[in-house]
Amino acid sequence: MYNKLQYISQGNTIEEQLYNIHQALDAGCNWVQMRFKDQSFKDTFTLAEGVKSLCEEYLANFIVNDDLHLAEQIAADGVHLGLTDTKIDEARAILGTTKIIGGTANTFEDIENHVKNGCDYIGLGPFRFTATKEKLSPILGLSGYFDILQKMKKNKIEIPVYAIGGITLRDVSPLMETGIYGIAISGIITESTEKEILIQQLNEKLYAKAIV
Ligand SMILES: Cc1ncc(COP(=O)(O)OP(=O)(O)O)c(N)n1
Ligand SMILES: Cc1ncsc1CCOP(=O)(O)O
Ligand SMILES: [Mg+2]
Repeated sequence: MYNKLQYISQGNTIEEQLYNIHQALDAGCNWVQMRFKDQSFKDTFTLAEGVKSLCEEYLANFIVNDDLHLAEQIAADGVHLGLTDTKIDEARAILGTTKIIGGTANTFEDIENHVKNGCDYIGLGPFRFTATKEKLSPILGLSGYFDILQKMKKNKIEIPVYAIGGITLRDVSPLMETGIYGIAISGIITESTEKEILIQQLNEKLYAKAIV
């Protein structure tokens, strides 16, 4: 099964990205989504090669944000696609069944569509405002997650749901209680000066139910 914590990378240059990803891997993250927006193909490809070899070294999953063809070319473990990116069923036709395809959702209907189209996991958000992403969809808050997860249960829709957007350590337990599977985080991991402790604390909360 997938790891419950996905790190979404940050950095304005190839070097910054590689540094941040290396630090996150060293601190115990084992799922990385490479997110490097508005860059040349050459730089994105160069970064992807570096991230792939780092993730192989740390036995971590490596998925690419947005770019299905780069994910295919570099033989990444998968891709994360937003509501305005390539359609999930098109991506599945290209990547086949062995690769991970994640899809962004903001509503129950988005989740229903993604499941029909063969998505592997959902990134549901945003939980709250975050400066990491521009043009955010409507904020869901805890009650938004609760309502959507309840609807999924009622309609017997089963797929791992990751909460995303402005999540901090103290949000994890209440979010997990809504029925989500895990979380995707960028800012607080990138900015932490105590990454190993933070990731340990996040994992304790994420896996609390499984341990009991
Ligand atoms: C796990 C996860 N969930 C949601 C997103 C957001 O994807 P998208 O809406 O395509 O926005 P960008 O990240 O491309 O700006 C994500 N990346 N990861
Ligand atoms: C990519 C993305 N999509 C919705 S919120 C977000 C950014 C999440 O990053 P952070 O954990 O820094 O808020
Ligand atoms: Mg996208």
